[in-house]
Amino acid sequence: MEMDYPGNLYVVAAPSGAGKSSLVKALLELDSRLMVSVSHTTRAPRGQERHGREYWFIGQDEFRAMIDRGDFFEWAEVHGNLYGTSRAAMEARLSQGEDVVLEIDYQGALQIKQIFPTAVLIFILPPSWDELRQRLLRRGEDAGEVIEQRMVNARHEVAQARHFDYVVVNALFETALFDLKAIVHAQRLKWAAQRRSRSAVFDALQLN
Ligand SMILES: Nc1nc2c(ncn2[C@@H]2O[C@H](COP(=O)(O)OP(=O)(O)O)[C@@H](O)[C@H]2O)c(=O)[nH]1
Ligand SMILES: Nc1ncnc2c1ncn2[C@@H]1O[C@H](COP(=O)(O)OP(=O)(O)O)[C@@H](O)[C@H]1O
Repeated sequence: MEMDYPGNLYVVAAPSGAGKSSLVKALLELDSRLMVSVSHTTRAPRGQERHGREYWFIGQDEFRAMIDRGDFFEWAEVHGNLYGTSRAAMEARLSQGEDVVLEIDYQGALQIKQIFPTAVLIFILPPSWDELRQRLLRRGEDAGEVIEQRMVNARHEVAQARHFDYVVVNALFETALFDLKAIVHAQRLKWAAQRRSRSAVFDALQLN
């Protein structure tokens, strides 16, 4: 089943610690037309995380019940926990013409591309394996063995970047943010031009 909405969908994936959450947060601050979709997860909340802000934190049973009801567009097991994108909020936003960003893993991203062929898939790469480990350590949120599992998984995840529309290397934060902004801007212009509407192009450029 393919879906077509007036809003645009961006999917950002990365190995844990590459800087995806920080980059998406900064991108949203620069662009009031982007909204991030809050996923459901069975992972325990980290220190500063709040229910309904970073994630909807739910139990395994509740998650399985949501799967059975068909509440998720996509879901996947990542680093031993379950994560999923619920239909309700995302569909409402896209149908109102708002742009939505999904911060999900590569398995979810590839599922989304099947449902929304126009979704733009962006993969964030760290500049090196060493730097990836440093960032996970510096973030200070995960236990040693969790970090090592994430480093092992990162090898496999990075190999999936070839299925994505764009790859952004997050070496210097501001440069990577600029690249993301350029991708979003270029896509808006492309979509507006495809709709063959002069006002749509002006709207995408935020001109009067
Ligand atoms: N498939 C899927 N993956 C998700 C979803 N939400 C988060 N993830 C991914 O799950 C992975 C682990 O996320 P998290 O526990 O927040 O750790 P972090 O990536 O180290 O910040 C990341 O790759 C997320 O992008 C979702 O709704 N669906
Ligand atoms: N370009 C960068 N240079 C140095 N540190 C960064 C950069 N981007 C992000 N970080 C830091 O790396 C850590 C992991 O970033 P985070 O956004 O949590 O990653 P992810 O969401 O991909 O797991 C955080 O402490 C963040 O502040």
